[in-house]
Amino acid sequence: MIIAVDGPAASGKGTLATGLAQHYGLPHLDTGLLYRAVGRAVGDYEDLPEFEARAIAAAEALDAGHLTDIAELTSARSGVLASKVAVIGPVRQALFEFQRSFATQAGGAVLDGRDIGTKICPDADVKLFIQADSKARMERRARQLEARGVVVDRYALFHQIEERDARDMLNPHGGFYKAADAHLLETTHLGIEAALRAAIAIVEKVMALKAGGRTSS
Ligand SMILES: Nc1ncnc2c1ncn2[C@@H]1O[C@H](COP(=O)(O)OP(=O)(O)OP(=O)(O)O)[C@@H](O)[C@H]1O
Ligand SMILES: Nc1ccn([C@@H]2O[C@H](COP(=O)(O)O)[C@@H](O)[C@H]2O)c(=O)n1
Repeated sequence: MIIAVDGPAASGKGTLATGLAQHYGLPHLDTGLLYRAVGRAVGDYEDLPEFEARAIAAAEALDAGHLTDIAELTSARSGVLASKVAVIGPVRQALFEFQRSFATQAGGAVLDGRDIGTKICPDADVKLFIQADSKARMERRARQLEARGVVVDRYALFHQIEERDARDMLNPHGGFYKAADAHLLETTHLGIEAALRAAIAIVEKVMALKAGGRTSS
């Protein structure tokens, strides 16, 4: 079974994807980490002409060994750099191969990101699109960073999240929208446990309908 989990920044898709992977005993890939690793590799070249060429080379050379140091990869700066390399077509193409080979391994997988249901796994068995309003997402991210000892400017964080969402949605090479057959899960007023229960309920319903030869969205 392949489960695709998409949604905007700090919507909780990684948390839900991790919970679904544990529940169903499937491997999980947080695809945002791939873009973050590429962004981190070229951060020093951000304002230089060779930024794009270096980002493409970093994406083509990426392997699982680059996905370490999660604290740095999940920093706000890595998120911004990730969304800058994510608009480069050949970077997306290089990362496509990495994601496809993860998704198509025997037994299935859970992948979370922006374009899993639309571009990486349009054939996924179950597609979830996670939503939460911008203020709730900012607050979740702020608490996550504060738990690591980071001092957070909530006003700046809110604008950074909105800016990143806008760049992602306008990305000409992206696919950041709810797939027609994805199930919307609105979590603004749901805690982590309740959101996971709701996600599992959707997966169960979709799989039961599929087993009965019907489809639902
Ligand atoms: N439903 C929820 N209610 C409250 N907090 C949540 C909820 N879901 C996730 N969180 C918390 O919000 C923070 C961000 O969650 P998570 O990393 O899963 O988001 P994400 O969408 O994967 O983020 P990003 O796309 O930026 O990597 C985490 O600290 C997580 O514990
Ligand atoms: N499938 C994906 C995943 C991520 N991106 C880009 O990476 C940025 C960071 O992603 P997070 O999930 O860790 O927040 C994100 O803002 C996107 O620009 C992507 O394009 N496609």
